[in-house]
Amino acid sequence: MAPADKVPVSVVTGFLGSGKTTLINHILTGEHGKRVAVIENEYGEVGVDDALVMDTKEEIFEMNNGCICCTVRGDLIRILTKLLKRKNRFDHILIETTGLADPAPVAQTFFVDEDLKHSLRLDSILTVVDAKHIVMHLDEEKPDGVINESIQQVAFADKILLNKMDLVSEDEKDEVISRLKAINRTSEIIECTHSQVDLDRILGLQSFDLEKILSMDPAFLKVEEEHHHHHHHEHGHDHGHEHGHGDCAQCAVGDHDHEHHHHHEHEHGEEDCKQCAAGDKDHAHHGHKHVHDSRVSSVGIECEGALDMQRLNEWLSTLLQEKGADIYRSKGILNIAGTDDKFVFHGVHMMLQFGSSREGLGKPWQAGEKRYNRVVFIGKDLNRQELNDGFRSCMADEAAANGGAA
Ligand SMILES: Nc1nc2c(ncn2[C@@H]2O[C@H](COP(=O)(O)OP(=O)(O)OP(=O)(O)O)[C@@H](O)[C@H]2O)c(=O)[nH]1
Repeated sequence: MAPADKVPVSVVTGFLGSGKTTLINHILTGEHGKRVAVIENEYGEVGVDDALVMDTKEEIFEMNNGCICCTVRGDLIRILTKLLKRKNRFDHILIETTGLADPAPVAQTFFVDEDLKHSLRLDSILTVVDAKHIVMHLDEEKPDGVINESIQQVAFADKILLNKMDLVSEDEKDEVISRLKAINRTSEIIECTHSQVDLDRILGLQSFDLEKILSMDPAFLKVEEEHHHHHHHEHGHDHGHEHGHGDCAQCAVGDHDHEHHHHHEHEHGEEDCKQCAAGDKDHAHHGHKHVHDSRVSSVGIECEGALDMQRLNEWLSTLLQEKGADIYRSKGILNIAGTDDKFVFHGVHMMLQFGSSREGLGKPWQAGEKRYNRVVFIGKDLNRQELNDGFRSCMADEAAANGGAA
């Protein structure tokens, strides 16, 4: 197929909380005339991103069964192949990797898979960088042989979106830029806030540079034997249909009553790819070992019951003040007592932000809809018990739940 006829794919990467979903939303709502299909991969025991991505008519595929860089040969290829069968329905594919993904094996897919390489072309790897927190992650000391995902993401970027410019001074910005350039001399750096970039600068560029990648990673095109995911047996159900609250556990709790086609690709293996979510992250991918930091994991909490906003705010603020260096990312969907508004929160290290359906984030709880809380903490050496106990201590008592004073 001629290069111009191939469907362009942009890989959106960047560390946890850098602004990838914000960028996807910006692209989905932008005036570019392109029909975009999105493949999202989220890290964490419970997924919340589907509720945070805007309601548009675009097609969104979720991969909640593990880390995209580790399951790349299986799930990603399967979703892409399925997408290609309906190729006349979109002009561009966006892949949002998890914040802990190594973009190399994702990019590699478009060069080593025989079927895909004829129909798709990697347009560019877009790396979103959190200007405030990146240096801390670049400097993070990793045990021997363990990858620093942040460095990989910057190194493999064709374009770097230097985001959160509102949070840094000129001096801090200069330092970040010199650090980024030391890792990746050639990539253009686009400064932005809330991932607001001119879409002409990031889509349809053909900026992916194989030569550059091969100079960094000579083994890039070398295909390894299938990596060590044999535990991941498939008895998957994927539903390529529009659905409301279906019988699948993940859909039953989520807000999937969207106009668009929201597809799930989640297989429930014995361990749901716990290799990536927890311990054994030792997979060989593309000619060299790819080992994630086993100290980094996620704790997900799902429960019903209404929360006391004030208590929650105090608990979360204190928690992130005290442990925000290690809790890289926290986020969730919240059922707050005394209101029909659906709340969300985002934490990136010590920074905490609440939002609600009143501000246009998703829909309020609907009559008859089962209300739930679904939150996830991602970080180093997390204390599961403490997070669980702390969260549950924020439940409103009966009086507050009924709107009275607590
Ligand atoms: N102050 C500030 N906050 C931002 C900016 N861009 C994004 N944020 C906030 O940062 C938080 C994380 O943004 P997301 O877009 O969800 O980040 P992400 O990279 O998708 O996060 P993960 O999927 O968890 O890796 C949210 O609270 C955003 O509102 C920015 O330019 N400035």
